[in-house]
Amino acid sequence: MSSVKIINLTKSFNNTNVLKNITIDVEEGEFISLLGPSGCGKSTLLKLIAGLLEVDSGDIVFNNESVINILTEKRGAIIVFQDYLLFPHMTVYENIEFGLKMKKVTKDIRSKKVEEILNLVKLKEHKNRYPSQLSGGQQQRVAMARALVLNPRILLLDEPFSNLDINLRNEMREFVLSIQKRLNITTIMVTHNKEEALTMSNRVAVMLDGEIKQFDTPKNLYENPNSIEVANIFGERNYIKGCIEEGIFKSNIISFESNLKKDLKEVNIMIPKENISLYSMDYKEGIEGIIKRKRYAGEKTYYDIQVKDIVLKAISNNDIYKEQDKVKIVIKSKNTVYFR
Ligand SMILES: Nc1ncnc2c1ncn2[C@@H]1O[C@H](COP(=O)(O)OP(=O)(O)OP(=O)(O)O)[C@@H](O)[C@H]1O
Repeated sequence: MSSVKIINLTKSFNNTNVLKNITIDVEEGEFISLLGPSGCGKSTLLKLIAGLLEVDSGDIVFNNESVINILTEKRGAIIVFQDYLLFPHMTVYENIEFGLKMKKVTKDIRSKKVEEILNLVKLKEHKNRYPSQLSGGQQQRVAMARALVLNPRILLLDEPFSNLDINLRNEMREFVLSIQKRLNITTIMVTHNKEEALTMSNRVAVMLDGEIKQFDTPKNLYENPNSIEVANIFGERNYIKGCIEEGIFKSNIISFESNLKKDLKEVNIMIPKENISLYSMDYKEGIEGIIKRKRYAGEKTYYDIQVKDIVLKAISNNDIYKEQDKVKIVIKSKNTVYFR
Protein backbone atom coordinates (compact mmCIF):
# COMPACT_ATOMS: atom_id res chain seq x y z
CA MET A 1 0.00 0.00 0.00
CA SER A 2 1.06 3.51 -0.64
CA SER A 3 -0.23 7.05 -0.71
CA VAL A 4 -0.11 8.80 -4.08
CA LYS A 5 0.55 12.47 -4.76
CA ILE A 6 0.17 13.78 -8.27
CA ILE A 7 1.66 17.24 -8.51
CA ASN A 8 1.16 19.70 -11.39
CA LEU A 9 1.27 16.91 -13.94
CA THR A 10 1.10 17.78 -17.63
CA LYS A 11 1.13 15.63 -20.75
CA SER A 12 0.81 16.49 -24.43
CA PHE A 13 0.52 14.35 -27.53
CA ASN A 14 1.48 16.00 -30.83
CA ASN A 15 1.32 19.47 -29.27
CA THR A 16 -2.14 18.84 -27.85
CA ASN A 17 -2.24 19.36 -24.12
CA VAL A 18 -4.12 16.28 -22.90
CA LEU A 19 -3.44 16.72 -19.16
CA LYS A 20 -3.20 20.25 -17.76
CA ASN A 21 -1.64 20.72 -14.38
CA ILE A 22 -3.23 17.77 -12.59
CA THR A 23 -2.86 17.74 -8.81
CA ILE A 24 -4.42 15.07 -6.57
CA ASP A 25 -3.57 13.49 -3.28
CA VAL A 26 -4.70 9.91 -2.61
CA GLU A 27 -4.41 8.49 0.89
CA GLU A 28 -3.06 5.07 1.69
CA GLY A 29 -5.80 2.47 1.33
CA GLU A 30 -8.19 4.93 -0.29
CA PHE A 31 -10.43 4.05 -3.27
CA ILE A 32 -10.77 6.96 -5.65
CA SER A 33 -12.31 7.30 -9.10
CA LEU A 34 -11.39 9.46 -12.05
CA LEU A 35 -14.74 10.29 -13.61
CA GLY A 36 -15.19 12.09 -16.90
CA PRO A 37 -16.34 11.78 -20.50
CA SER A 38 -14.47 9.90 -23.19
CA GLY A 39 -11.24 11.61 -24.25
CA CYS A 40 -10.81 13.82 -21.15
CA GLY A 41 -7.47 12.16 -20.31
CA LYS A 42 -8.37 9.58 -17.65
CA SER A 43 -6.50 6.62 -19.15
CA THR A 44 -3.50 8.81 -19.92
CA LEU A 45 -3.31 9.76 -16.24
CA LEU A 46 -3.51 6.10 -15.21
CA LYS A 47 -0.72 5.18 -17.66
CA LEU A 48 1.48 7.98 -16.30
CA ILE A 49 0.97 6.70 -12.75
CA ALA A 50 1.85 3.17 -13.84
CA GLY A 51 4.91 4.42 -15.73
CA LEU A 52 3.66 3.27 -19.13
CA LEU A 53 4.02 6.85 -20.40
CA GLU A 54 6.54 9.53 -19.49
CA VAL A 55 5.39 12.78 -17.91
CA ASP A 56 6.13 16.12 -19.62
CA SER A 57 6.33 18.01 -16.33
CA GLY A 58 5.21 17.65 -12.73
CA ASP A 59 5.76 14.81 -10.30
CA ILE A 60 4.23 11.54 -9.12
CA VAL A 61 5.04 10.60 -5.53
CA PHE A 62 4.32 7.27 -3.80
CA ASN A 63 4.82 7.43 -0.03
CA ASN A 64 6.98 10.57 -0.23
CA GLU A 65 9.18 9.10 -2.98
CA SER A 66 9.15 10.51 -6.52
CA VAL A 67 8.61 7.62 -8.95
CA ILE A 68 8.84 9.35 -12.32
CA ASN A 69 12.32 8.00 -12.89
CA ILE A 70 11.45 4.52 -11.62
CA LEU A 71 10.77 1.85 -14.25
CA THR A 72 7.23 0.47 -14.59
CA GLU A 73 8.16 -2.99 -13.32
CA LYS A 74 9.75 -1.55 -10.18
CA ARG A 75 7.08 1.07 -9.48
CA GLY A 76 4.45 -1.28 -8.10
CA ALA A 77 1.44 0.44 -9.68
CA ILE A 78 -0.40 -2.13 -11.77
CA ILE A 79 -3.17 -1.50 -14.26
CA VAL A 80 -6.05 -3.89 -14.85
CA PHE A 81 -7.19 -3.01 -18.37
CA GLN A 82 -10.77 -2.87 -19.58
CA ASP A 83 -10.27 -5.79 -21.99
CA TYR A 84 -8.32 -7.83 -19.38
CA LEU A 85 -5.51 -8.71 -21.87
CA LEU A 86 -5.36 -12.34 -20.69
CA PHE A 87 -3.02 -14.68 -22.55
CA PRO A 88 -5.39 -16.95 -24.50
CA HIS A 89 -2.97 -19.88 -24.73
CA MET A 90 -2.34 -19.99 -20.97
CA THR A 91 -4.58 -21.49 -18.30
CA VAL A 92 -5.97 -19.40 -15.46
CA TYR A 93 -3.14 -20.65 -13.24
CA GLU A 94 -0.47 -19.82 -15.84
CA ASN A 95 -1.95 -16.37 -16.48
CA ILE A 96 -1.75 -15.54 -12.79
CA GLU A 97 1.70 -17.08 -12.44
CA PHE A 98 3.18 -15.24 -15.44
CA GLY A 99 4.12 -11.97 -13.72
CA LEU A 100 5.85 -13.86 -10.90
CA LYS A 101 7.87 -15.87 -13.45
CA MET A 102 8.98 -12.62 -15.08
CA LYS A 103 10.16 -11.46 -11.67
CA LYS A 104 12.12 -14.71 -11.34
CA VAL A 105 10.23 -15.78 -8.23
CA THR A 106 11.03 -19.42 -7.36
CA LYS A 107 8.55 -22.15 -8.27
CA ASP A 108 7.62 -22.97 -4.68
CA ILE A 109 6.81 -19.39 -3.79
CA ARG A 110 4.99 -18.91 -7.10
CA SER A 111 2.79 -21.88 -6.41
CA LYS A 112 2.00 -20.70 -2.87
CA LYS A 113 1.13 -17.17 -4.03
CA VAL A 114 -0.97 -18.26 -7.01
CA GLU A 115 -2.96 -20.69 -4.83
CA GLU A 116 -3.56 -17.93 -2.26
CA ILE A 117 -4.85 -15.54 -4.92
CA LEU A 118 -6.97 -18.26 -6.58
CA ASN A 119 -8.69 -18.67 -3.23
CA LEU A 120 -9.12 -14.94 -2.81
CA VAL A 121 -10.78 -14.49 -6.21
CA LYS A 122 -12.68 -17.80 -5.88
CA LEU A 123 -11.31 -19.37 -9.04
CA LYS A 124 -9.64 -22.44 -7.58
CA GLU A 125 -11.85 -24.92 -9.41
CA HIS A 126 -11.25 -23.15 -12.73
CA LYS A 127 -7.47 -22.94 -12.52
CA ASN A 128 -6.87 -25.32 -15.44
CA ARG A 129 -9.31 -23.62 -17.79
CA TYR A 130 -8.34 -21.31 -20.64
CA PRO A 131 -9.73 -17.74 -20.81
CA SER A 132 -12.10 -18.69 -23.66
CA GLN A 133 -13.73 -21.23 -21.31
CA LEU A 134 -14.60 -18.55 -18.71
CA SER A 135 -17.49 -16.11 -18.34
CA GLY A 136 -16.86 -12.34 -18.50
CA GLY A 137 -16.93 -12.02 -14.71
CA GLN A 138 -14.52 -14.94 -14.28
CA GLN A 139 -12.14 -13.44 -16.86
CA GLN A 140 -12.18 -10.23 -14.94
CA ARG A 141 -11.37 -12.02 -11.72
CA VAL A 142 -8.36 -13.59 -13.46
CA ALA A 143 -7.24 -10.11 -14.57
CA MET A 144 -7.59 -8.86 -10.99
CA ALA A 145 -5.75 -11.91 -9.66
CA ARG A 146 -2.91 -11.37 -12.12
CA ALA A 147 -2.44 -7.86 -10.75
CA LEU A 148 -2.93 -8.75 -7.08
CA VAL A 149 -0.49 -11.66 -7.09
CA LEU A 150 2.27 -9.10 -7.68
CA ASN A 151 1.37 -7.42 -4.41
CA PRO A 152 1.02 -3.94 -5.97
CA ARG A 153 1.41 -0.77 -3.93
CA ILE A 154 -1.29 0.80 -6.05
CA LEU A 155 -4.03 -0.86 -8.05
CA LEU A 156 -5.16 0.98 -11.17
CA LEU A 157 -8.46 -0.08 -12.72
CA ASP A 158 -9.28 1.15 -16.24
CA GLU A 159 -13.05 0.94 -16.85
CA PRO A 160 -13.09 -2.45 -15.12
CA PHE A 161 -16.78 -3.20 -15.51
CA SER A 162 -17.62 -1.81 -18.93
CA ASN A 163 -17.57 -5.22 -20.66
CA LEU A 164 -19.94 -6.84 -18.18
CA ASP A 165 -23.72 -6.97 -18.33
CA ILE A 166 -25.61 -4.94 -15.75
CA ASN A 167 -26.28 -7.74 -13.21
CA LEU A 168 -22.75 -9.04 -13.28
CA ARG A 169 -21.46 -5.47 -13.06
CA ASN A 170 -23.12 -4.94 -9.67
CA GLU A 171 -21.79 -8.25 -8.39
CA MET A 172 -18.25 -7.48 -9.59
CA ARG A 173 -18.32 -4.00 -8.03
CA GLU A 174 -19.06 -5.60 -4.67
CA PHE A 175 -16.42 -8.22 -5.25
CA VAL A 176 -13.69 -5.71 -6.18
CA LEU A 177 -14.58 -3.51 -3.20
CA SER A 178 -14.45 -6.44 -0.79
CA ILE A 179 -10.96 -7.40 -2.00
CA GLN A 180 -9.80 -3.78 -1.98
CA LYS A 181 -10.94 -3.39 1.61
CA ARG A 182 -9.54 -6.72 2.74
CA LEU A 183 -6.09 -5.91 1.32
CA ASN A 184 -6.43 -2.19 2.12
CA ILE A 185 -4.93 -1.47 -1.27
CA THR A 186 -4.79 2.10 -2.60
CA THR A 187 -6.94 2.01 -5.74
CA ILE A 188 -7.53 4.47 -8.57
CA MET A 189 -10.35 3.56 -10.92
CA VAL A 190 -11.14 5.20 -14.25
CA THR A 191 -14.79 5.28 -15.17
CA HIS A 192 -17.31 7.30 -17.13
CA ASN A 193 -20.15 5.80 -15.11
CA LYS A 194 -21.28 8.26 -12.43
CA GLU A 195 -23.17 5.69 -10.40
CA GLU A 196 -20.13 3.45 -10.29
CA ALA A 197 -17.91 6.31 -9.16
CA LEU A 198 -20.37 7.49 -6.50
CA THR A 199 -21.18 4.08 -5.03
CA MET A 200 -17.64 2.68 -4.92
CA SER A 201 -15.31 5.53 -4.09
CA ASN A 202 -14.14 7.33 -0.98
CA ARG A 203 -13.54 10.32 -3.24
CA VAL A 204 -14.12 11.12 -6.90
CA ALA A 205 -12.02 13.37 -9.16
CA VAL A 206 -14.20 14.87 -11.88
CA MET A 207 -12.11 15.34 -15.03
CA LEU A 208 -13.11 17.48 -17.96
CA ASP A 209 -10.90 18.39 -20.85
CA GLY A 210 -7.63 17.40 -19.16
CA GLU A 211 -8.35 19.15 -15.86
CA ILE A 212 -9.59 18.06 -12.44
CA LYS A 213 -12.64 20.23 -11.86
CA GLN A 214 -13.48 18.95 -8.37
CA PHE A 215 -12.03 16.23 -6.15
CA ASP A 216 -14.40 15.45 -3.34
CA THR A 217 -16.54 12.88 -1.54
CA PRO A 218 -19.49 11.46 -3.51
CA LYS A 219 -21.98 13.28 -1.28
CA ASN A 220 -20.28 16.67 -1.63
CA LEU A 221 -19.93 16.29 -5.37
CA TYR A 222 -23.59 15.43 -5.81
CA GLU A 223 -25.00 17.93 -3.36
CA ASN A 224 -22.44 20.72 -3.61
CA PRO A 225 -20.88 20.75 -7.06
CA ASN A 226 -18.56 23.74 -7.50
CA SER A 227 -19.78 24.53 -11.03
CA ILE A 228 -22.62 23.85 -13.43
CA GLU A 229 -20.33 21.68 -15.56
CA VAL A 230 -19.57 19.40 -12.57
CA ALA A 231 -23.26 19.37 -11.59
CA ASN A 232 -24.20 18.22 -15.09
CA ILE A 233 -21.87 15.22 -14.88
CA PHE A 234 -24.15 13.86 -12.15
CA GLY A 235 -27.30 14.07 -14.20
CA GLU A 236 -29.65 16.71 -15.48
CA ARG A 237 -30.54 19.36 -12.92
CA ASN A 238 -32.85 22.33 -13.06
CA TYR A 239 -31.42 25.84 -12.96
CA ILE A 240 -33.61 28.79 -12.07
CA LYS A 241 -32.37 32.30 -12.70
CA GLY A 242 -33.11 35.00 -10.15
CA CYS A 243 -31.60 37.50 -7.76
CA ILE A 244 -30.95 37.82 -4.02
CA GLU A 245 -32.28 40.90 -2.28
CA GLU A 246 -32.16 41.38 1.50
CA GLY A 247 -31.64 37.69 2.14
CA ILE A 248 -34.45 36.54 -0.15
CA PHE A 249 -33.92 34.60 -3.40
CA LYS A 250 -36.45 35.93 -5.91
CA SER A 251 -37.44 34.54 -9.30
CA ASN A 252 -40.63 34.40 -11.32
CA ILE A 253 -41.10 30.79 -10.20
CA ILE A 254 -40.11 30.64 -6.55
CA SER A 255 -38.94 32.90 -3.76
CA PHE A 256 -37.51 31.75 -0.46
CA GLU A 257 -35.22 32.83 2.31
CA SER A 258 -31.72 32.44 0.94
CA ASN A 259 -28.87 30.82 2.85
CA LEU A 260 -26.60 33.11 0.82
CA LYS A 261 -26.98 36.48 2.49
CA LYS A 262 -25.20 38.71 -0.01
CA ASP A 263 -27.30 40.74 -2.47
CA LEU A 264 -26.76 39.49 -6.02
CA LYS A 265 -28.37 40.91 -9.16
CA GLU A 266 -28.12 37.66 -11.10
CA VAL A 267 -27.71 34.14 -9.74
CA ASN A 268 -28.73 30.61 -10.75
CA ILE A 269 -29.97 28.11 -8.25
CA MET A 270 -29.64 24.39 -8.84
CA ILE A 271 -32.68 22.26 -8.11
CA PRO A 272 -32.24 18.49 -8.43
CA LYS A 273 -35.07 16.58 -10.17
CA GLU A 274 -35.90 14.80 -6.94
CA ASN A 275 -36.60 18.14 -5.21
CA ILE A 276 -39.62 18.81 -7.39
CA SER A 277 -42.86 17.17 -6.24
CA LEU A 278 -46.01 16.86 -8.33
CA TYR A 279 -49.55 17.23 -6.99
CA SER A 280 -53.03 17.38 -8.49
CA MET A 281 -54.56 20.80 -9.17
CA ASP A 282 -56.70 20.80 -6.02
CA TYR A 283 -53.57 20.85 -3.85
CA LYS A 284 -53.54 24.10 -1.90
CA GLU A 285 -49.85 24.91 -2.31
CA GLY A 286 -47.44 25.04 -5.19
CA ILE A 287 -47.22 26.61 -8.59
CA GLU A 288 -49.12 25.58 -11.70
CA GLY A 289 -47.45 23.75 -14.58
CA ILE A 290 -48.31 21.60 -17.61
CA ILE A 291 -46.76 18.21 -18.25
CA LYS A 292 -45.01 18.40 -21.60
CA ARG A 293 -43.32 15.03 -21.61
CA LYS A 294 -43.56 11.86 -19.57
CA ARG A 295 -41.15 8.89 -19.57
CA TYR A 296 -42.13 5.84 -17.57
CA ALA A 297 -39.06 3.98 -16.27
CA GLY A 298 -40.43 1.27 -13.95
CA GLU A 299 -39.49 2.31 -10.44
CA LYS A 300 -39.57 6.01 -11.42
CA THR A 301 -41.30 8.26 -13.89
CA TYR A 302 -39.60 11.27 -15.49
CA TYR A 303 -41.64 14.39 -16.20
CA ASP A 304 -40.85 17.60 -18.08
CA ILE A 305 -43.13 20.33 -16.76
CA GLN A 306 -43.63 23.73 -18.38
CA VAL A 307 -43.76 26.33 -15.63
CA LYS A 308 -44.08 29.87 -16.96
CA ASP A 309 -41.11 30.36 -19.30
CA ILE A 310 -39.04 27.32 -18.31
CA VAL A 311 -39.27 23.54 -18.44
CA LEU A 312 -38.49 21.85 -15.14
CA LYS A 313 -37.44 18.23 -14.93
CA ALA A 314 -38.88 16.08 -12.17
CA ILE A 315 -38.62 12.46 -11.10
CA SER A 316 -41.49 10.84 -9.25
CA ASN A 317 -42.66 7.53 -7.81
CA ASN A 318 -46.07 8.41 -9.11
CA ASP A 319 -46.95 7.74 -12.75
CA ILE A 320 -50.58 8.90 -12.66
CA TYR A 321 -50.09 12.18 -14.56
CA LYS A 322 -50.38 12.32 -18.35
CA GLU A 323 -48.88 14.62 -20.95
CA GLN A 324 -50.83 17.91 -21.14
CA ASP A 325 -52.20 17.44 -17.58
CA LYS A 326 -52.16 20.54 -15.43
CA VAL A 327 -50.38 19.92 -12.12
CA LYS A 328 -49.20 21.77 -9.07
CA ILE A 329 -45.52 21.54 -8.30
CA VAL A 330 -43.74 22.17 -5.04
CA ILE A 331 -40.03 22.94 -5.13
CA LYS A 332 -37.92 21.99 -2.14
CA SER A 333 -35.40 24.77 -1.66
CA LYS A 334 -33.47 23.47 1.35
CA ASN A 335 -29.67 23.36 0.93
CA THR A 336 -29.86 25.12 -2.41
CA VAL A 337 -26.66 25.44 -4.42
CA TYR A 338 -26.02 28.83 -6.05
CA PHE A 339 -24.01 29.51 -9.20
CA ARG A 340 -23.12 32.99 -10.38
N1 LIG B 1 -0.48 7.65 -27.46
C1 LIG B 1 -1.24 8.68 -27.86
N2 LIG B 1 -0.89 9.45 -28.90
C2 LIG B 1 -1.64 10.51 -29.30
N3 LIG B 1 -2.79 10.89 -28.68
C3 LIG B 1 -3.20 10.16 -27.64
C4 LIG B 1 -2.46 9.02 -27.17
N4 LIG B 1 -3.12 8.51 -26.10
C5 LIG B 1 -4.22 9.27 -25.92
N5 LIG B 1 -4.27 10.26 -26.82
C6 LIG B 1 -5.31 11.31 -26.90
O1 LIG B 1 -5.39 11.92 -25.64
C7 LIG B 1 -6.74 12.24 -25.30
C8 LIG B 1 -7.09 11.59 -23.98
O2 LIG B 1 -7.11 10.19 -24.14
P1 LIG B 1 -7.44 9.19 -22.95
O3 LIG B 1 -7.40 7.79 -23.49
O4 LIG B 1 -6.58 9.50 -21.81
O5 LIG B 1 -8.93 9.61 -22.60
P2 LIG B 1 -10.00 8.91 -21.68
O6 LIG B 1 -10.60 9.97 -20.85
O7 LIG B 1 -9.38 7.74 -20.99
O8 LIG B 1 -11.06 8.40 -22.74
P3 LIG B 1 -11.85 6.99 -22.83
O9 LIG B 1 -12.84 7.00 -21.72
O10 LIG B 1 -12.49 7.06 -24.19
O11 LIG B 1 -10.83 5.90 -22.72
C9 LIG B 1 -7.58 11.75 -26.47
O12 LIG B 1 -7.84 12.84 -27.30
C10 LIG B 1 -6.69 10.75 -27.15
O13 LIG B 1 -6.98 10.69 -28.53
